[in-house]
Amino acid sequence: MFPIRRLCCQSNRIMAGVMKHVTDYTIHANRGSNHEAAGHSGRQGNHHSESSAVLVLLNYRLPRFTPLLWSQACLRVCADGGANRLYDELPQFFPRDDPSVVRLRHKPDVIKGDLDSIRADVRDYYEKLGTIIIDQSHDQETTDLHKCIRFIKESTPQLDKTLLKVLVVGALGGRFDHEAANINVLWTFANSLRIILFSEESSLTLLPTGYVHEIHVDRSFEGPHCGLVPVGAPSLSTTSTGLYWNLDQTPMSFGSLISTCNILDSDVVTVVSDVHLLWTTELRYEP
Ligand SMILES: Nc1ncnc2c1ncn2[C@@H]1O[C@H](COP(=O)(O)OP(=O)(O)OP(=O)(O)O)[C@@H](O)[C@H]1O
Ligand SMILES: Cc1ncc(C[n+]2csc(CCO)c2C)c(N)n1
Repeated sequence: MFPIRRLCCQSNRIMAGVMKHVTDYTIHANRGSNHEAAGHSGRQGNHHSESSAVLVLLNYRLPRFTPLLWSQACLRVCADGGANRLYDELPQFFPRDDPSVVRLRHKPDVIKGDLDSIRADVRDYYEKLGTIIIDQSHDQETTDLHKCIRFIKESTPQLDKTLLKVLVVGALGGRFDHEAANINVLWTFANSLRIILFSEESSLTLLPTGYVHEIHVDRSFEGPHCGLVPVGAPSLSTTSTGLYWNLDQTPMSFGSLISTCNILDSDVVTVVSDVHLLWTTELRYEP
């Protein structure tokens, strides 16, 4: 029998105000101010029993809950042009504050990539603040997200990777080739890291085969729509509970059935499959 793999990537509570979307991801790893944050070496203090969040910002529209994830992350990494998004868009989430003050409060620990998209003024700004900038322009085979995830994996050896969650914002809804590459990163690191891709509208993560996935959803802001998609290979048998349209040793593949436009029917969804599946939920906000 497969071991149980508990996933609370969407456990949270709703807050009033602009930032209605609070996501704690079972993470209690806010390590205080940014200046006390983990840094590039990933120093984390003693929280081996806690789960930790690393935030990666990509070069596409940042979701409104980015400041919240920022505040909960112990390490913040920008993938190349993701630094432009941080510089340009973060202040917009704090309309009452002076943009320059907001920027000072949000210094990334690391900017990494081939650095062909980060603007010179943005690079200068964060370099002067002390952000570590890693130029990997020699590598034109892997994407900036891939480079960042590899960095996270290699620079946090002391963290229990089963507890570490890598939250990636700006990952969905933009250019399709980038989206496909972002999803490919889920496969590349399937057996080593829990990675969750976000846009404003959706969360997306990989359910590796070999486990009974117990997914704890928060229906106060997740759903009702959700999906289970066999992107990498056809499934001969997938079984689920907690969905309106459950699967019962059901085959799925592109060209026949894939489970999209499904509906959450419980706070706990379980999934067992013979292949890696994508799990996606819709994200909702108060009007
Ligand atoms: N439109 C988009 N949609 C989704 N993800 C994106 C998009 N643009 C960039 N990204 C993500 O952000 C990362 C950094 O983006 P950046 O624009 O710096 O990459 P790039 O390699 O310079 O892209 P390009 O192919 O445009 O040269 C990418 O690796 C990708 O993961
Ligand atoms: C078969 C193949 N297709 C596309 C690329 C291009 N490419 C893939 S990742 C990357 C870096 C983007 O920052 C670039 C340029 C390649 N190398 N090999």
